[in-house]
Amino acid sequence: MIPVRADGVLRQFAEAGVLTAADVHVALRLARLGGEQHETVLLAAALAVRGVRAGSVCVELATVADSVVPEEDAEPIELTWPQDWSPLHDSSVVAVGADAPWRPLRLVDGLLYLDRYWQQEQQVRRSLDERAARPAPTVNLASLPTLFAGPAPDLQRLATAVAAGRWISVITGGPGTGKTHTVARLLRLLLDQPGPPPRVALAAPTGKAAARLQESVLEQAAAVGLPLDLTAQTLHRLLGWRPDSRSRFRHDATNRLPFDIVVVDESSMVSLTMMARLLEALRPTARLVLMGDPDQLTPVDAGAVLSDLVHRPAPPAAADGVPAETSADGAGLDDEDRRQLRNGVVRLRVSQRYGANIAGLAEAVRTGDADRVLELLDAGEDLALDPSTTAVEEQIRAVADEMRSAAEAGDADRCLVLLGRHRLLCAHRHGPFGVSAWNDRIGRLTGAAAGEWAPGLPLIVTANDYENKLWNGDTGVVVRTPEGPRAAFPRGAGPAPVPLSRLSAVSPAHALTVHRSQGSQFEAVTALLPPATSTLLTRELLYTAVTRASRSVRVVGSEEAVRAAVGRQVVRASGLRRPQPGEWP
Ligand SMILES: Nc1ncnc2c1ncn2[C@@H]1O[C@H](COP(=O)(O)OP(=O)(O)OP(=O)(O)O)[C@@H](O)[C@H]1O
Repeated sequence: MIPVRADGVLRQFAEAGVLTAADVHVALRLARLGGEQHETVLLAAALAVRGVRAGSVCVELATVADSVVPEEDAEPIELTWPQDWSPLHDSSVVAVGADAPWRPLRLVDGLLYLDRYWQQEQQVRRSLDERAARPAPTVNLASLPTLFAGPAPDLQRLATAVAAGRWISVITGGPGTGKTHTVARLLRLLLDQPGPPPRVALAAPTGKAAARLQESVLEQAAAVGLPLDLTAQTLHRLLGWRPDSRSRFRHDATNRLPFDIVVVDESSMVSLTMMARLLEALRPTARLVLMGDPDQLTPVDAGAVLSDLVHRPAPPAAADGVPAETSADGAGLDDEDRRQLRNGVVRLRVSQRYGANIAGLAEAVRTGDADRVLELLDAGEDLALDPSTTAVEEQIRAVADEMRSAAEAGDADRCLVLLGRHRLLCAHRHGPFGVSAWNDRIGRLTGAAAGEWAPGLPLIVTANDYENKLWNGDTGVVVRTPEGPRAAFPRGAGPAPVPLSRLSAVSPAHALTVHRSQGSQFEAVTALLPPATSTLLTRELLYTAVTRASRSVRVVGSEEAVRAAVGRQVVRASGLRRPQPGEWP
């Protein structure tokens, strides 16, 4: 049982595993500061804290009771939900409405916020609305057909035209659907416009994603004639670290970023706080282009802004704005595509990185069609559902044997090719279905002694390492060299192995969490599902795991677990998906 210094309903919710001691503690402190005693208000405050902990920006009071799933190992306790939440309206700690003066909590339209998140959400909303209201930038699209050689109509061409003609746009799509290909051509188009050349910033939420973005843009640079000195950086670096604050930056509303175009990749990992800081630091005349896959796992911190932007209702007055030059009328746009287009969102669909089977499976997961997912996993070929781990163990052992031979022979290039062959992805970090247990188990399977960093061991970097230019999430492998064991990592200009003693934060990487695998691609992926009751088992998790593979996917788990994953979507409450009260009729 969790030690909670509270009575009544708070204690009950804590004992049921719905609230943690920290949720209760923050709620009690808020209440004490504001002189609030009412149990309903205390419970609402604790649920708002819990919401943020679980990634939501706010809590929707009318539906919160339905969305609460007690922890698996909690005692089965019947929860006493308040019959009505009206005591919040008279509370000294709750500001009611968008315009009420500051109080620690804010209730707007049935959504309860910790005020800080309300302010950040308002910042994002204001920036989006200002950008949408300003006259669109004028742009000459005449060179579109030469930038895209393929036959029209074409969604990449449409995305380029939409992003060129708006102050903010979103290019979404799964791995390999050509988001970077499109952005490279967008930059070419904008650099060709009359006037001084625009200043371009490329950024991503993590060091690893920034390094990948830079690599992919430079791969395209020669083909489209982009400047070769384009560099990508993390959003933190772009905005400028400040030693005195984790969530404030050198660039803000009073010291704007000196760029005309800002491109952000892997935007699905950008939290509300970060998006608010970025938007306030942009010049009003800077274009923002967000790239990402809103169906992947959401950021660790609160908010899922990319997904909110994709699902936001479009202002009724906005035209869908399909520019004539794109010939996109016949591109098979449905009503949903046209609604998204009115918000500047274009979804690219055809992946160059995996074949029709994985594409079909990813689409069935994305759209929540569990029957189709099971049918595809049953059809054989390069997809499989396997209740046992025997086959995956065989597969891992085969790759590990080959890897060890190459590593013993000091063949780093071969090791790096093998590193991309297969990866086991887990939902959990700990426990019998978690990465730790599986890394140990695979270590034993492949004959390695516990704790031994033998040649052939795959590694993952667990914190940014500026000295070695390695990023949290980079993977490498231990190889034998005449100078002793080294870790080889894929690098643009060929592997440059690093002595193990110079690596400060690395772990074995036979198995990875799905979270950590975001942004990586492997030929074969095994997704190890936990039991159906695990709250980590979600549609986003399965989609992210499946789309890491380029050739084959094996799902290890029960049919029930697959159905649970496909049926359970991450719900992150946020006001951004709603029109502001009174904003539109
Ligand atoms: N229209 C196209 N014509 C030719 N090649 C293309 C086209 N679109 C994409 N590609 C190629 O497909 C591959 C994947 O494209 P790209 O890297 O742009 O995808 P992405 O959506 O940015 O992927 P990720 O999300 O994994 O970064 C690249 O090699 C790219 O050159």
